[in-house]
Amino acid sequence: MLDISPNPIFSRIRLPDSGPVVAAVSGGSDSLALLILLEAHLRANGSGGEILAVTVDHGLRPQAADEAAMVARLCTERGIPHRTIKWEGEKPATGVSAASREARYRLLAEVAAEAGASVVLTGHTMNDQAETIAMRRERGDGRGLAGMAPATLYDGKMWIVRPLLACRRADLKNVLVDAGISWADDPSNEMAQYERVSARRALAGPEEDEIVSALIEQGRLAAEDRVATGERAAEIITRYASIVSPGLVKLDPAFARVNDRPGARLALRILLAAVGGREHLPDAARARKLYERLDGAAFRSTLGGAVVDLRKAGVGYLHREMRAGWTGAMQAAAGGVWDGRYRVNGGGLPENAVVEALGGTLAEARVRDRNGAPQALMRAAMAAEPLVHVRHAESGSEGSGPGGLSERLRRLPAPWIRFLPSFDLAPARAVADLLGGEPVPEPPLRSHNAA
Ligand SMILES: Nc1ncnc2c1ncn2[C@@H]1O[C@H](COP(=O)(O)OP(=O)(O)OP(=O)(O)O)[C@@H](O)[C@H]1O
Repeated sequence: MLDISPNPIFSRIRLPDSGPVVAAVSGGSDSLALLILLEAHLRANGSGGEILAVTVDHGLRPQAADEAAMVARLCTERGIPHRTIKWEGEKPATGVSAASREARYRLLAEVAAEAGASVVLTGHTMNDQAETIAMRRERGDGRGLAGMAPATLYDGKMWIVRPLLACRRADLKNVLVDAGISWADDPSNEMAQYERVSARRALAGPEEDEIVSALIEQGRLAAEDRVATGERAAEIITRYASIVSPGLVKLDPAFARVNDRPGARLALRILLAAVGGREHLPDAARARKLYERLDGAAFRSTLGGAVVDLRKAGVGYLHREMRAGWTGAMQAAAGGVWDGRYRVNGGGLPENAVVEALGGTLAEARVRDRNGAPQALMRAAMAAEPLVHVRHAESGSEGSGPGGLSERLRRLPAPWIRFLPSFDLAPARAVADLLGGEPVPEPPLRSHNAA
């Protein structure tokens, strides 16, 4: 049975002393239990922190509005502020669950920011974690075996925290039964076409508790390994990688001979994704081969949107691959993410402002030979850097890019632009330092170990 208050579940989390914390409450048993446990915890602690419960109505099921109303009623009874947010707009014909998850996090982050909260709590349980680990094991996803992180930074600014990862679903239901609270059962939990539902069914049965415990233990070890390898990769990045010219990363020859191979290979995958502006690390097997080639003869190759160029003295260079004809042109006024690498602040820019790759001709004029890096590589890297400019029909364009209108552009720490699991904090910080991005905020966890 779970102890209701003050609750050790929350002891790992730094909840704000004042101001709101957002609880994402769908109306299902897990997130309702989160709400009740959090309420009891804050009350028992005499903390000045308040809860803002938020329900997202995805508008996909007719019952969703009733469920949101049920959560609203419960919150009113208990004096907890609550908001229902509707996901407006077009719903995609395929990939609805991914799109609704995407929309859910965006809406939760928006509401939290409006309310002045920097933390959103969700009701993911130990059973969800075991299902996640089982699914990822099935797919042979190495780093993913760590499961869901206790905290994930969303969009560089909002922490999503999962306090119930150590709680079993059945215990959470008992909390609600004891409190006389009923919950809604989401019918999509029973739809066998979903991978998660199949994973859940595969775990069900008389041995469920033991299987879940074994998966959780496996995940814990994988998470420890992920954090430790990430920390070593971060040190390797800091030590051997540097920016020598806009968009051009130089790898010291000693990078290819680092004793810690797993750390160095991860460092290379991270650097490739960062340079290529990708959301995922490139394939481990291909990156491993590439890493081995770094200790050999000169070559040029591409992986994950990045070019790797090894020069004679064993010095490696990485820059964004620029495919023929690609300009990346995007309207700047609306802002957004450019090429997975830069956030564009379009505020106040005219409608005809554009952000696009600098291109070869302009890059040629801007390259300065001051650092001994090969001119051709400096040009290639510079050509794929962004330029914000205003297009004038007659007089050509007026603008600037690296070194000019740069306050409009903020380098982002790909591959962790949208979701940064606390497991990967150290390498994300190393990438942000290397690329000159914004500092990564501290997670609201008490333990130093992000796992
Ligand atoms: N409609 C909703 N409104 C508010 N919060 C929600 C909603 N749906 C899910 N959540 C939050 O997300 C948690 C996980 O829900 P669920 O397992 O259904 O989502 P998932 O899509 O499988 O997970 P993830 O969001 O990590 O992909 C819930 O416990 C709750 O905190």
